[in-house]
Amino acid sequence: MIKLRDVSKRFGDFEAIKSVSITVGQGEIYGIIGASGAGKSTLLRLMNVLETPDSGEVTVNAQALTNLSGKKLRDARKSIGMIFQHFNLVANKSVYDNIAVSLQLAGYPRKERRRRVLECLQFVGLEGFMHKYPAQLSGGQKQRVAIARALATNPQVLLCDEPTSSLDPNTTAEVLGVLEDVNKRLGVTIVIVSHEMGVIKSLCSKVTVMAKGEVYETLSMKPEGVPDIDNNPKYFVDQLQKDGSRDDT
Ligand SMILES: Nc1ncnc2c1ncn2[C@@H]1O[C@H](COP(=O)(O)OP(=O)(O)OP(=O)(O)O)[C@@H](O)[C@H]1O
Repeated sequence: MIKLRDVSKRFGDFEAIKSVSITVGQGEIYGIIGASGAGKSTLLRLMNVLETPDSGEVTVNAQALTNLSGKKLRDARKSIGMIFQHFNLVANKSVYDNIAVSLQLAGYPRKERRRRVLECLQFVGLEGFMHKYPAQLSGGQKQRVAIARALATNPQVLLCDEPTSSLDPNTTAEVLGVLEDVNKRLGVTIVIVSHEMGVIKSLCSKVTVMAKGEVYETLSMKPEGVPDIDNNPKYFVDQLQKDGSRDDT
């Protein structure tokens, strides 16, 4: 589904990505992990050519994005959704409008837009939230709106840049559950960049470890599954005590 062949990217004198080749299979959840500065986000942004490679080829869904420009590139990008660590919602637009705008840009007629926004909000479990504004939402809810927005144009690929790094463990599990659904129920191929080992291990069947702009190793894995969510305060107390705290009350 996604093929990077000998892709390199420099920022000035700095070689951020050095001749990287990777293949993401259709329907896979593919992880990219590594130390800060290893080149994970740059590699992800090369997959939808948000960063243009200096050399090498990027192919998504059998289309060489590196050979496209203008309208052809914009059309090809419609099959690739993206979500970010800080959600990137538009603060002065409602949840409904945040999602509808991406449909408008993609040329969906107004009537069709409404049906699709509601469908996507339902998918992420936020059907009652369309009139709210981003500031009225929790971090997990914001990320679910961002996922709904990314799904609105029916992409075949979802690129996730540190999707849970601003979230607490339970909210992380909630968002990972939505991503698992996106993959299993909609068949969307997912690439996740994360520095959180637990996130990568829970969902990914293939993982590339990046180091200094190069592929250090690529491993096949059995995903461990999304951990159960427990918002009971006793869970927090139990976890604290398990880690050796004293009860001083
Ligand atoms: N637009 C840019 N201009 C200059 N240097 C950049 C740019 N984008 C990234 N870099 C540099 O390229 C290297 C790789 O950055 P990248 O963000 O891909 O790393 P990362 O592995 O995702 O790190 P982190 O986990 O800290 O986000 C870093 O040294 C970074 O400073």
